[in-house]
Amino acid sequence: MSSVTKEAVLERLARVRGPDRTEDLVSLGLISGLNVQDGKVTFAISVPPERAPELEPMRQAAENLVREIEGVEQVIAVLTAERATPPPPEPPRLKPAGSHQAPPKGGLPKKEPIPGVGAIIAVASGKGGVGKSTTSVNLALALQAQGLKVGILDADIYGPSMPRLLGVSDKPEAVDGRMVPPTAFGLKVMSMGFLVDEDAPMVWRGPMVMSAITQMLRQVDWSPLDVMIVDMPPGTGDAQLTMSQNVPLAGAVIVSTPQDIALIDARKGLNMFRKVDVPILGIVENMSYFLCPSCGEKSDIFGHGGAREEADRMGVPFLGEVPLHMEIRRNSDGGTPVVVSAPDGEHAKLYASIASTVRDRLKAEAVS
Ligand SMILES: Nc1ncnc2c1ncn2[C@@H]1O[C@H](COP(=O)(O)OP(=O)(O)OP(=O)(O)O)[C@@H](O)[C@H]1O
Repeated sequence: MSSVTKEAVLERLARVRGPDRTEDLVSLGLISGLNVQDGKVTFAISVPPERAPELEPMRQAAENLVREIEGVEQVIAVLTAERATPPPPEPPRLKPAGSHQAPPKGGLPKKEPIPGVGAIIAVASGKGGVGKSTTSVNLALALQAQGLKVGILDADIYGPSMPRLLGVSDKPEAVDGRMVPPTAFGLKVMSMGFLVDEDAPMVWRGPMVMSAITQMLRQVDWSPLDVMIVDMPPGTGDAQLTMSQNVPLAGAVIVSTPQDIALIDARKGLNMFRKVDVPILGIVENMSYFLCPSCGEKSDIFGHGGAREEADRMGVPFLGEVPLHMEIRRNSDGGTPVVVSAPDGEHAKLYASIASTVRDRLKAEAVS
């Protein structure tokens, strides 16, 4: 039994000077979400969003001091921001087509490859709830079924869903200051859900997200991986833009339902990746049609084929249609994704076909 107390942690944090190096983090009231459980310590340090990059050393100093407490096995500190007014958006560092991207400033992660990790693929949607996480997980498993070593990074800050979709309750283990990710069905998994207390009243802001994403990318033992799937946060705001600029992405898969409204948002997502020169691997139409389980009749509940038309219009590949089906929902929400629970079924075949097209597209992008 670990006897680490919150008081002991706060005592250490009181030795770390705050952003302006005048008072310490505790006196300044910057520590929130402190949680101590079985030798695992997590907390957030509130900082002005625009100063997050330069304050990365302060975050690390806090982590290191707490790690020295006897009985502490793992420490995760994230920078967060809670402000009454919205923080100024990160100025987009867009590069003109064909030129090289300027290196990011300060402590922001660089677009450097992650040692031992092959292609990093973002799965994104303009709109929430369209099945982005379900697609991420089944695509990851389908790629694995084709013999690749695959990991999945759940970057969805608003509603991390990988712990639920993959039925993972183990947290990452800390070894020599690095995190060893838990595995589920052979996939290495890291989730925002492991780093932040879901009940913690934290307001995440764009630049803050990068601190946690950087840790999940760079301080986790991912290697060796052929492919890493990143389940992106929904939307096309600053957080997503910053991420797509700073994570070394090989390509993006866009998920949309067939309705116009979802497609408009999907188009925004597509344009966002294009702006930062991330190749679009294609669009998946999820909840494309409904097959009645009793009579087999096909109904186009949300319309049908909109994503295929949109893909044509935007000049990007169409990856496939996944129906709205009880089996997919039940297995997703039950922690046994359909690709592993019914590997020979129709749905697994659909995801296998999507995975094959994604691989072809990756190869084509690599040589172009
Ligand atoms: N093809 C499908 N058929 C039936 N249910 C589905 C399908 N795809 C996703 N769902 C269900 O829809 C819900 C939302 O899916 P999911 O969490 O994957 O979406 P999301 O876009 O990642 O959502 P969020 O924006 O909230 O993270 C879940 O309950 C999931 O099981």
